[in-house]
Amino acid sequence: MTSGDYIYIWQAPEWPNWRYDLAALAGPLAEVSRAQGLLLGRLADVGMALRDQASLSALTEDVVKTCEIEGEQLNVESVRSSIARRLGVDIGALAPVDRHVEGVVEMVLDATANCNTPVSRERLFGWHAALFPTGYSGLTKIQVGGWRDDAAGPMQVVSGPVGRQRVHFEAPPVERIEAEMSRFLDWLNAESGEPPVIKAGLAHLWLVTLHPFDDGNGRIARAVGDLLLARADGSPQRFYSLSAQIQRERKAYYDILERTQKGTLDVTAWLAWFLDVLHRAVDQAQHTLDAVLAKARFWQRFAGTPMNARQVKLLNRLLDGFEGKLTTSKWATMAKCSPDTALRDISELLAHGALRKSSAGGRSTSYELNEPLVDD
Ligand SMILES: Nc1ncnc2c1ncn2[C@@H]1O[C@H](COP(=O)(O)OP(=O)(O)OP(=O)(O)O)[C@@H](O)[C@H]1O
Repeated sequence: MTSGDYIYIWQAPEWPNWRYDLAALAGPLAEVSRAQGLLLGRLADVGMALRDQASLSALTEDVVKTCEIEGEQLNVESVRSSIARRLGVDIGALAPVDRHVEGVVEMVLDATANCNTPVSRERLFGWHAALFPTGYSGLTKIQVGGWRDDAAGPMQVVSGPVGRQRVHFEAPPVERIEAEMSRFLDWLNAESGEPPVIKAGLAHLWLVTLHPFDDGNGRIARAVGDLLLARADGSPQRFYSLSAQIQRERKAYYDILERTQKGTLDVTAWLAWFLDVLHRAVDQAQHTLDAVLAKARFWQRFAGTPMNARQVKLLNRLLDGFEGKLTTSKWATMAKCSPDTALRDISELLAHGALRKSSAGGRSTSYELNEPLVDD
């Protein structure tokens, strides 16, 4: 125990008077804003249609990855379609959406598109209800659209098999939640004086520490983080995904969170980690933008080549980063056609130079995009 007379940070007498060493964070803060500047500068040059596509990619990643942290696999096409429909971005054919996907998309888009609208408890309850449209989390009925009630005992974050569980964190008792959340929301909505990205880091930590809901606390805290980052950028349009980066670095995230929640009110180390992960999220967005530009260039190259709907669809899947080997039989499954038709589709694309045989070995022939080797 680093903190003396208490175990968890919310038990500290000075809670929630956060402290941090701004001088120590000045370097990372400057680096994040430099990376953001580079990204936005590049985006300024690409035109509105590609900017919309880049934002669609970032938001799709955000929604898919924030749910992966929870261990849920959302259908990427369904998420992309749901977001495209709401943003009015043209992506050709729209995939059917499922109710669950719609809920998460609704929350993330509300958080970012309406980033300047104050966050009230009712708004958070709306997000929570959107995340749990059936009122159940798995097989357990939960309090939806309201704070947790601790009916089954104190709210704990645990891991490990039943009987040998390890408690990582225990949240404040339910009696404190209403007052604690009021104080948190007052701070969130006020001009509180911190640099905006520091505020995003504090808000995330503060909310997951209060853990006010039965479930969905991580996803809602990440959405509040997205909202503050959108405010910080002065733009509701998102081009990078902090949630996706946190998912990539999940182990480190849990570690630093646990240490911080058992530490003192000096949260400089947490904020330094948060700024670093944000920096890496912005860097990652450069790759997303590369992919969007590569896709645009690809279609420019083949603008005059006749293709059927299956070919366009499957090429787009490849351009969006299809993982795995594309064989004739996989093509047939994905395009819902016969193997003969798949082979004919593929042969045509080989002849046009849009596809090439994959050089990676394997028992059956697979195909990949025939992209130019040199990237300008
Ligand atoms: N070892 C840990 N120590 C401290 N906090 C943790 C730890 N593991 C998880 N947490 C926090 O608890 C959150 C999970 O809470 P909850 O299950 O209510 O949210 P969720 O949105 O359903 O889940 P997830 O964040 O996994 O998607 C995590 O996002 C993290 O913020």
